[in-house]
Amino acid sequence: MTKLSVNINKIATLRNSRGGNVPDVLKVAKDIESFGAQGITIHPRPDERHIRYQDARDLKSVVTTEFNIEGNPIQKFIDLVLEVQPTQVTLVPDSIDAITSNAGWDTITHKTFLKEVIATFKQNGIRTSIFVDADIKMVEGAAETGTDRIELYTESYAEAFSKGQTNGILPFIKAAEAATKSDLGINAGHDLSLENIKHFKENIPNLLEVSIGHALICESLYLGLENVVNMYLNKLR
Ligand SMILES: CC(=O)[C@@H](O)[C@H](O)COP(=O)(O)O
Ligand SMILES: NCC(=O)COP(=O)(O)O
Repeated sequence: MTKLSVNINKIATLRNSRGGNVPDVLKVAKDIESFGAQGITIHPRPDERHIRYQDARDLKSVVTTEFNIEGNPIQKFIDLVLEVQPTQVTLVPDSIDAITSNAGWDTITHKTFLKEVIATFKQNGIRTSIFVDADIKMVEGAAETGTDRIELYTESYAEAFSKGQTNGILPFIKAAEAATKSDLGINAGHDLSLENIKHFKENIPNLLEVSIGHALICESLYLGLENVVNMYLNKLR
């Protein structure tokens, strides 16, 4: 079964735009879970442009499904995750000023660092995942860090799919096969959408979780949040 983890960063973007608490991030998270999503994902960035560090603390007592916190493991982020104790932490190598996540880890160059960070989180009972490109060498490098899972960075797949190039899935099939061979769990995310999710799901073996945010929130503007969550769940069956 592939779990849907809804990334609520953009709910926080809307809330922050007016300075109050509308929409209420905690209420939306609870509602998304009641609609059937199996997880909530957040990505508190150092500039707190959307999800704030306090949101992570507040969501801990609200989220009853799987709670996934994504981010670059700077010390402030590591401290937050150890304090909040989510179900899963996903390490993402994005720079502070990046408009969004735009690369997977070089798990070979950063192996020593990643091993240390992964060990810290695992010692605290937090499941770990590393954001990687669909590159067999990076997947094999991830396995050497001791991580529980990888998250396949799916922007290149989504871009190819939007141009009608369904062969964009091929590197992801190979990467997923390499992950399974290395006993790594497989997550995926970034730019997945109602348009491209079914093709991805049908072709990627052992896909445990997809985390979807930007497209899902945008689609919900027209189709409604409960309806869109259920549309994703139906496509993931
Ligand atoms: C790693 C990734 O692709 C997403 O988790 C990320 O959260 C998107 O960040 P923004 O919502 O800031 O674009
Ligand atoms: N890890 C991917 C994620 O959480 C959401 O990415 P996106 O759907 O907002 O591109």
